Amino acid sequence: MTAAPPDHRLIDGRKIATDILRECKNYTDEQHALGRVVSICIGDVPETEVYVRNQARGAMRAGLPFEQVNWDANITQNEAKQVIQQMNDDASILGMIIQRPTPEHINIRTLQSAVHPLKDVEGMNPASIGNIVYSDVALAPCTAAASVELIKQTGLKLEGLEVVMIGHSEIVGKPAAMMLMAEGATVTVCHHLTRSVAMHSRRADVVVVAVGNAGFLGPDMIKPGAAVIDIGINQIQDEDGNFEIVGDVQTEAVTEVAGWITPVPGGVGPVTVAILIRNAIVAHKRQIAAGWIE
Ligand SMILES: NC(=O)C1=CN([C@@H]2O[C@H](COP(=O)(O)OP(=O)(O)OC[C@H]3O[C@@H](n4cnc5c(N)ncnc54)[C@H](OP(=O)(O)O)[C@@H]3O)[C@@H](O)[C@H]2O)C=CC1
Ligand SMILES: Nc1nc(=O)c2c([nH]1)NC[C@@H]1CN(c3ccc(C(=O)N[C@@H](CCC(=O)O)C(=O)O)cc3)C=[N+]21
Repeated sequence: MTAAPPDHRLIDGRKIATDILRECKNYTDEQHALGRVVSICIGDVPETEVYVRNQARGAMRAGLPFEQVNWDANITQNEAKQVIQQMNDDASILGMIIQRPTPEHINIRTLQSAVHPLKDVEGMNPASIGNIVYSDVALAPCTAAASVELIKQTGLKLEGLEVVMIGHSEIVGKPAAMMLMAEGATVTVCHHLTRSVAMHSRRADVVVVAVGNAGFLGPDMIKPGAAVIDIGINQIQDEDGNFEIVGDVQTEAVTEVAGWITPVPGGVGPVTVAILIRNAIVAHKRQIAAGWIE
């Protein structure tokens, strides 16, 4: 049996990630000593397992030292902040990322603020996020940056493009909307109080979905030929009891109507990981420019 021809409507996130990681590798090959990226999990957080595993793989492919650390769920806010401050002063550490979600008693915003902006490889320090408002997007939250990257891959011109962003979290929806505006798109942001999401999404040239609800976006919610960027990562159980990862989009049905669509897995996820690594390279360059390292 011959293999089915590739579906050109599917945007291949793995290929885009490979290209980004290759560029990063070209950079790391030129460096004689690089600090490590430290990926922090607080407590036992099953949602982050796949992400952290793929961060380690991505870092390895890019030739970037990487360390995963797991802090006890009972660590106090103050202890966590102190360790982050020590990491800021540790020259062997290039940057840090703190996985979400964190335990109830942890104020994640305060912890993100404690990460020095030059070590903020996830772009989640309020200062980094603030820079996006000024259209300075070199160190932006990884998933938001990944969705912009994926839209660019369609070849659509972002200037004047009608984009509907569904979801307005601080880590995905809001920064993605800002970054799309910086690219010249006309952006509509929908959330759970939006009266009719479908009324907005049906008008859009591009629909970006980050809701966290499997099968949320159906084929009747988009304009024929639109591009659909599926950010959702939802773990569901199939009829045989096996776990699988699906997005927020009814991928099969929407593919029939869409001009382009990102699959899950193999879409936004791998690009998010690659952007994290690219952010680490940006941080390295900024640390050199600041005279921190030679
Ligand atoms: N691929 C990747 O790299 C990443 C994937 N994710 C995935 O993306 C998804 C979203 O993550 P995140 O942004 O952190 O999640 P949050 O739960 O923080 O945000 C979800 C957003 O969806 C909105 N929403 C909920 N229900 C509806 C509805 N019925 N109609 C319209 N909007 C709705 C919420 O609005 P409101 O606040 O008003 O309730 C909220 O803004 C998850 O599946 C997550 O796993 C997240 C990060 C990275
Ligand atoms: N501070 C913080 N930032 C985040 O960006 C963040 C977070 N916390 N917590 C958890 C969620 C989830 N998330 C994923 C990113 C990539 C994949 C990923 O690589 N997915 C592969 C899965 C492939 C496989 O199964 O191995 C894919 O979609 O193809 C998954 C999940 C980031 N998140």
